[in-house]
Amino acid sequence: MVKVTVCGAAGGIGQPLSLLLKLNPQVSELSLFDVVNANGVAADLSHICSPAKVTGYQPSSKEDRDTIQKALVNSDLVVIPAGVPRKPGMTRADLFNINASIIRDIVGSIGKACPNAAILIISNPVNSTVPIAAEVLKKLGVFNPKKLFGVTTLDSVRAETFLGELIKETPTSLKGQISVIGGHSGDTIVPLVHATASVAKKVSGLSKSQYNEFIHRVQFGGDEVVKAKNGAGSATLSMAYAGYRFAEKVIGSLNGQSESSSEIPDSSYIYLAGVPNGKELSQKYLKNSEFFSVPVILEKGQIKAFVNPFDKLNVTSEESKLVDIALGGLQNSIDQGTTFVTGSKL
Ligand SMILES: NC(=O)C1=CN([C@@H]2O[C@H](COP(=O)(O)OP(=O)(O)OC[C@H]3O[C@@H](n4cnc5c(N)ncnc54)[C@H](O)[C@@H]3O)[C@@H](O)[C@H]2O)C=CC1
Ligand SMILES: O=C([O-])CC(=O)C(=O)O
Repeated sequence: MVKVTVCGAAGGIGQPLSLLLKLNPQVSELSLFDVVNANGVAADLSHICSPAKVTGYQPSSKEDRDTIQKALVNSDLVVIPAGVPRKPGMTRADLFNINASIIRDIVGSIGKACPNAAILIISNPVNSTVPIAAEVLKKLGVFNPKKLFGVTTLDSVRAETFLGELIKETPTSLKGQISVIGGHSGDTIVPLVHATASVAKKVSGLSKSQYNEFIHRVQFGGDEVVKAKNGAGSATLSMAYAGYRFAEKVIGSLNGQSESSSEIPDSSYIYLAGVPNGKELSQKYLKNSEFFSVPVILEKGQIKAFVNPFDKLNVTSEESKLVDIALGGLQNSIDQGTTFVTGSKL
């Protein structure tokens, strides 16, 4: 049985994500932390007739650092959708000023209260918040790169949906057949759709402009939602689904389940340099980038291996060019995250 803590549980993503976690019979304890309304959300979810025991944790003041420790202790998995979302006209990078310190402080508490937990970071800009988390954990001497995950699943979910519409396939049939790698922002997002012969054949039937529009729509899908919500935030429900899809995989692996080996597993933005064969991948194909999203194979709540896209997913020359563009954009975001922690007191 698994204890899961959600930090930012009362937010637009946090509430539906917590609902989905509450419905998972493998979750025995669901701990909901937020600076507002955590107790209300916990009371509400606690009436659902599933096994997870739900508890809310809300700090009494800005100085209260004990409540989060109580929420986190003994967690096997911590999911973090805390922080501010975009408004129209903003990029994800514009969220850095507020969200960087929120992630630094939450991950600092994780490093002290439950250093062995798997950590899933949803808060944007993911390209920087994951490097922040890595640096905080390194400073505390408890960094396990196999257990730190930037959640990029929404990019895969979008790719499956949008490609399904174009090639007239049900999107569910594309899960595990296509992949998205890179980062989680604009042109750092790289969809790969030639991994299987059957999907590649259908993609080859698309016109050049249809293919380009598909790539653009996956890369900038977040903007569509921000625009439609018109100031009321960004993707929350699709993100809760995507975040749960990845969390469910971690929970399953904690309980000894393994995924189907015939499917490409979902990707996650990870510290490549710290996982088996990651350095080699980075040196050979990724200009030494330390962080990158790749399909990850899990075991016992941590990364056992990744699927090397360049060996296994039939990356085309066009897709390779997208990877180069992505690497250009990623490095600054990684450096920004790392430098932020170097200058911070934990
Ligand atoms: N990785 C991804 O694919 C996606 C990431 N996001 C990001 O997720 C984040 C959350 O988005 P929403 O849920 O829409 O925002 P929201 O504003 O609805 O909810 C955020 C929650 O975080 C809480 N919070 C703020 N500071 C906190 C702290 N120090 N400790 C604990 N909780 C704290 C707030 O009280 C609020 O309940 C944003 O940064 C957004 O950009 C959004 C969609 C997709
Ligand atoms: O676009 C945003 O700001 C939220 C997000 O990350 C997404 O929807 O992919």
